[in-house]
Amino acid sequence: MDLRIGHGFDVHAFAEGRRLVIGGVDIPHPVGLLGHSDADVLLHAICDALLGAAGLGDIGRHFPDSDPRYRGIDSRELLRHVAGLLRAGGWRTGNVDATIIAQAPKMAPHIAAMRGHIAADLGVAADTVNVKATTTERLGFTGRGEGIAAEAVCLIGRD
Ligand SMILES: Nc1ccn([C@@H]2O[C@H](COP(=O)(O)O)[C@@H](O)[C@H]2O)c(=O)n1
Ligand SMILES: C[C@@]1(CO)OP(=O)(O)OP(=O)(O)OC[C@H]1O
Repeated sequence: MDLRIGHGFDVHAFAEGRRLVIGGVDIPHPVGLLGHSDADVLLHAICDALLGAAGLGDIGRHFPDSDPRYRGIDSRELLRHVAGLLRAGGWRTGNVDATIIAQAPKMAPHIAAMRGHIAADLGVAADTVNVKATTTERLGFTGRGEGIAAEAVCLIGRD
């Protein structure tokens, strides 16, 4: 079995008049995240982890932010596309583990829905997808509430 690990990291800044979409969940909050797409920072980190594991570059290479096709796009579509690229390469996803780094809002009430979306889009069992959240104890740009970061790791394999 050819096993590969991957890592992804993404950051988006808060902005007025934007939605806050994380893991495909629309979270009520006074500000949302700025981006060319729906700025789903968690799904972007997971896309990058999967692409990295398969040696397929990164999200910006596959979905350039200069391409109007991706303006406002639901990042679940991007994740499903990445899952298709991996399947085409003969890869199966073992597990995904991700961390959302946000001072606010509270992610805990939304984690189960996020896991469900990610597992459905990857075509894997929900117990192979783990999503966590942490504050940075008010330190740094996330702690000051300027934006949200996310990190993800994954394991993929093929015979
Ligand atoms: N945006 C967040 C941040 C954290 N959580 C949950 O709270 C727990 C404690 O966070 P600390 O940063 O104080 O370690 C954390 O383990 C998460 O369960 C959250 O839901 N949303
Ligand atoms: C997702 C893409 C799609 O155009 O746009 P953004 O929402 O700006 O997100 P980013 O994490 O900067 O990755 C770049 C792009 O691939």
